[in-house]
Amino acid sequence: MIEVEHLSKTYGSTEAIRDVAFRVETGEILGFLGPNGAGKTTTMRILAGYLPATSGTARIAGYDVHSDSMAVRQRIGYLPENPPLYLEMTVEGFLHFVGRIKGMAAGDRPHRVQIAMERCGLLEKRSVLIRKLSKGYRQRVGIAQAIIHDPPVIILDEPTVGLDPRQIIEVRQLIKGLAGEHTLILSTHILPEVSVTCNRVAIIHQGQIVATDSPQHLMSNLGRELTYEVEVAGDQQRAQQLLGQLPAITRVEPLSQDSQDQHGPGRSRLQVIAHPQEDPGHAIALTLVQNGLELYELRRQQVSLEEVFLNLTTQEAAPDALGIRWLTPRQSRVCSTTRQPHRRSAKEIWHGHRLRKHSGHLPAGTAELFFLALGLHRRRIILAAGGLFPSADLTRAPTASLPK
Ligand SMILES: Nc1ncnc2c1ncn2[C@@H]1O[C@H](COP(=O)(O)OP(=O)(O)OP(=O)(O)O)[C@@H](O)[C@H]1O
Repeated sequence: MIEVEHLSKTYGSTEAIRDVAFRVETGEILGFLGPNGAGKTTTMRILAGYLPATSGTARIAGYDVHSDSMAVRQRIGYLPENPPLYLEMTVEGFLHFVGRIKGMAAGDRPHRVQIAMERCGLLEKRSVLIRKLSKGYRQRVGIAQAIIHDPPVIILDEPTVGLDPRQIIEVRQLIKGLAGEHTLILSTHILPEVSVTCNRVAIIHQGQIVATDSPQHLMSNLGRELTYEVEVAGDQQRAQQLLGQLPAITRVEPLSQDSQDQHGPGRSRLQVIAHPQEDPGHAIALTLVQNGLELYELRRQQVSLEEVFLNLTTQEAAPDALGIRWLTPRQSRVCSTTRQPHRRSAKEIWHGHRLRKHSGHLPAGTAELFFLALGLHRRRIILAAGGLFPSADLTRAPTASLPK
């Protein structure tokens, strides 16, 4: 339904996107995921026919977005990052107005306006002035105007930005409800948005697509390693040696003494690292049991989409990253002992970017100080920051804590 090939866009000397290519099949929801400035809005605007590409092609339902732009506009609904709404109109009045300027027949409009309001949960607000609506309801009006003419393709640019957690859930449900009948592409810099809402994800970084797959496949294929936690009773060194001989396994390490002590005498816990494409869970269990060791627990630790995203998008930024220079010597030590020394600081960069974007004009260093303080007074700081930056998505901030 959407086919993009070799798409590039240059603004003066800035190359916003380069050689972007992806497809979205009918009925799919594709999440277009990337950090700030990655080129998401540029791509969405080209697809919606609002911006010409410098080179390459994009087709929607077989029509070229540039040369057949009228045919394309009839077949798409577009929610820009900041939807243009007429604040002095009522919800219903505005939707009728949009129907008229989109060229819908007068006889079709009342029916389609009714359906759009129903689907977007706007019936009870139909007579309210848009000026009086909350941000979440305004976003619903933005989505309603995008679907008013029942387009087969819907393009949503950052549809949940600036919403509170409850509104985010509601808008995500609304988006999921549109799938199937419609083909959707939504851009976002919020990872949970993709795993919760989308069948497929395209990750864009510095203007280029670095991965396209289902969230599940990305997690299993692009995770650098697959890790198991094993609890066995018996000779720990023997267990280590036996597992280390399995072809899929790269190394076996005993877990820390703290972790061992919680699990009774005679038992030990091991961390088993395997190649990401292999799944040797069965072989691990069989090897231990056949060699007379008692297996108490075998748990696979899935690589998160967040880790995949960071692996793909932070290589260059990591060494002199935000955060690392703000860590205390102890915290730096902890960072440098992880397998990917800058992974933790990369998380902080990611959240720092988001803070900057949402607060608009944070002075330099504020995000870093935020994360340093977060490590010390996590709960209090999150609450305070939530009040200061109501549009920032801090719901995941606790996962970005500094090393203890
Ligand atoms: N009109 C413009 N003129 C010059 N440069 C631009 C213009 N619009 C975007 N850019 C640049 O193109 C690059 C991609 O911007 P774009 O807005 O597409 O990114 P994005 O992924 O949507 O970012 P965000 O999540 O912050 O909105 C950035 O470097 C940006 O500064």
